Amino acid sequence: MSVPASERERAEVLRRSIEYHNDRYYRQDDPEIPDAEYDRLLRELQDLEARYPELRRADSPTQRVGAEPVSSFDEVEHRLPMLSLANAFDEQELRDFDRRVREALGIERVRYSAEPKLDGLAVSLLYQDGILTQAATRGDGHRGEDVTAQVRTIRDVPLRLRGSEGADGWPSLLEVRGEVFLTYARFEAINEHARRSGGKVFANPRNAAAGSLRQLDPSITAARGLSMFCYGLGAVEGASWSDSHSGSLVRIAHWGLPVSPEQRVVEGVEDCIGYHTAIGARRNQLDYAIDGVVFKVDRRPDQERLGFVARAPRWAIAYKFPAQEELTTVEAVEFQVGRTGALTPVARLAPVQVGGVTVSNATLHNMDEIERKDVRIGDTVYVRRAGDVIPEVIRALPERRPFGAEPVQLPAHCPVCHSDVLRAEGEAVARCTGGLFCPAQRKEAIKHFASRRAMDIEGLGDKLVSQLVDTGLVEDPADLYRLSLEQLTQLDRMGEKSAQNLLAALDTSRRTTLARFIYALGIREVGEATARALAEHFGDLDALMGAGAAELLAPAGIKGVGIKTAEALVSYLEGHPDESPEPSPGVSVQEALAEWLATRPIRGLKPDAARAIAERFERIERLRGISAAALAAGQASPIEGIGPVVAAHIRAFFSQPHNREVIAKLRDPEIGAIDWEAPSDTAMVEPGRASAPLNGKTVVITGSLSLPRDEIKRRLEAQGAKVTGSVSKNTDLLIAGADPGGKLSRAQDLGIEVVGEEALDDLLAG
Ligand SMILES: NC(=O)c1ccc[n+]([C@@H]2O[C@H](COP(=O)([O-])OP(=O)(O)OC[C@H]3O[C@@H](n4cnc5c(N)ncnc54)[C@H](O)[C@@H]3O)[C@@H](O)[C@H]2O)c1
Repeated sequence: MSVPASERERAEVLRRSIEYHNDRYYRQDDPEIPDAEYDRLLRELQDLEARYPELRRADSPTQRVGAEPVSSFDEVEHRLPMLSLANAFDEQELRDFDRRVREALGIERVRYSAEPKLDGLAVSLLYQDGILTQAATRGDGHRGEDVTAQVRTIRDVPLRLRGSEGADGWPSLLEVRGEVFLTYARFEAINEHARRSGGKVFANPRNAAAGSLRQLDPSITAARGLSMFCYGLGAVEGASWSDSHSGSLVRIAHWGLPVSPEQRVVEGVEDCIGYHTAIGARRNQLDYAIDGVVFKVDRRPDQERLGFVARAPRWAIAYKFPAQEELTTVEAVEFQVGRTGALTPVARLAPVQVGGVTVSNATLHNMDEIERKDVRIGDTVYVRRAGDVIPEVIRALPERRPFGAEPVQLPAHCPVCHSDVLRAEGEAVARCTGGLFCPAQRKEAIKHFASRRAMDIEGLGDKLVSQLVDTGLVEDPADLYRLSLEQLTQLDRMGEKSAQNLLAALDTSRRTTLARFIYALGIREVGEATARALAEHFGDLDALMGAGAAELLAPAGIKGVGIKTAEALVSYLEGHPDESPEPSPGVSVQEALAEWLATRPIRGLKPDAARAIAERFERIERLRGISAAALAAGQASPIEGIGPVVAAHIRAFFSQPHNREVIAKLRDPEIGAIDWEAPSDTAMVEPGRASAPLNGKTVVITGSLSLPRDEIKRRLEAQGAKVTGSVSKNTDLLIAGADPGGKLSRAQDLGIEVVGEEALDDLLAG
């Protein structure tokens, strides 16, 4: 039958393409396409060659294994060829294989050795007189690369076999074949390191394993932490050998060679399918990658009868799992807003089958990831779906990028509530800043607002919050204070008594402190301590709400101006109150100041630093009267715990009209929601604190008491006490419960007042 020109051409295209991908995969350890895509190309070529035998050539990739060794390594000739495996991609193909085997052997049921198909690279180990003398990669099946020095660094591989030579011991020459691989943990660690140091990031554990083994410097291989499982034999000389494959594995394991603990012997094709299903279900729990199961006819005489085809034995088959990686295209990128306001970019994909299901969305994690992977709209991308994990875009293929593919833009506004989106400096995740209002964050915001350390609304648990939000009764924290008994009792499982209790709790919560209120707002990065520092610093909410970056952050220190230079400058200015830079045409005030400063006899002040001071202060008036410490101030904010990122979150939060509306609602005198002490107070204070007996006292708690430590601490602090963790001479009072331990004796040594459980009620009641 003559071959149509189009088919001939297609075969040629396929051959070239497969050669190219073989090179990327086997020699460069850097595949361009997923395995499933490669397998389809190979299958297509195999089918063409089967249909038109004259297309089949001895040098076709369908007839060969792997790729030639790279020249940087010495070459090793294998005593027996290292072959590939035939594949089955579905159950029918496995049944066909089993039928062929049964027919060829003329038996009813076949015994198979069933083994996980490890996703690494094949290596042959040569032991002579029990000593590891050579290790080689598979290469093209006949000649591989000499990786003896590299394999010696693999901990699983014995340099010397256990036991002895002879009848029950090892043969004088033994070739063992196995797979070198990386655990997921090692793979992640290697890629993490590569990312940080700008090295090569590997597409998957197989490529990372191959890339780690094929290192000219064995110390690099050693550092990668490779593993190995052995699954077969090559040449054996000088001893009789087991007549089953599984028997051989038992023997080599006996000599200290690593064999997969998952290996079993099964009978008949049904058991093969059972084994495949069982391992498949556990696939994602193993700590290394497997891409299928290998079934091998177990009896060696049967193997010999079956023999080989060009590139694989007839007595074995790899039954693959559905591919977990595929190629598809990005049609759009949308942003989803999570419960805590994080914006997650989601790629809308041209639907594709991955791991047995259709995937049309995949996460891109965050903007950092998108930038790192340089994924653009229109790109062809790798998607991976492993087990129940959300499908993710692994990387883009820039070589297939269409003209006009668009970079992904972070939206300026939240797609749910239209508040500003903030991606603070150095943060990978962008966030919606409308936390008090955004429907996507509603439940979390209200839960946090009501929580014990925030507004402490007793009885308002997570379930009830969900119910209130789901029924539409509450949209933001202020709505809580508008709830009526009637509304509450209509809720599922809410009796009148509980409703009344909740209303009472809401009422009680109104009397709070500014610090707690600030904390309750749920501003990103503003925890309790920061909230307290803000309350103390600003004294009232309006001041905080209006604070700009300058008030939240002290100017960063000025380069080249240490405290000594600052002191010299301040003393010069004090000594020369009437001197100032001369204005001159065409020179800005700032430049004039820089020039003037640089030419004063101020010790240690270099021209660059003079310029920096002039840039920061602009005119001389602003420099006069400043303290040396302020001038030399470092990065620290005047407020404890506030850095540029926290400041950015605070400012973004208060500049959202939506958030401000909710705050205004909370302060609306009509609902009287919030009622904290006068602004001039330090505002951490519960009403009446100033006169409390514990005000300003340092208290330590030890031993077990009838109330939780946290609660005691909170109530003591509410009375103005400072609660610390260890007893010192500054301690005023030790509250000691049962089994007090070392703090009690220390307090007694220092003559500090000690009270017990019996005094607790009085203390807490003030
Ligand atoms: N993405 C690409 O560009 C690209 C290119 C070339 C090859 N590939 C992939 O490589 C594979 C084909 O290559 P192949 O011929 O090297 O091998 P294979 O993976 O199909 O099967 C043979 C190999 O399986 C391994 N193996 C693991 N566990 C085993 C066990 N228990 N017993 C025996 N062998 C076991 C051995 O290394 C053996 O050499 C395919 O999955 C293909 O998709 C991908």
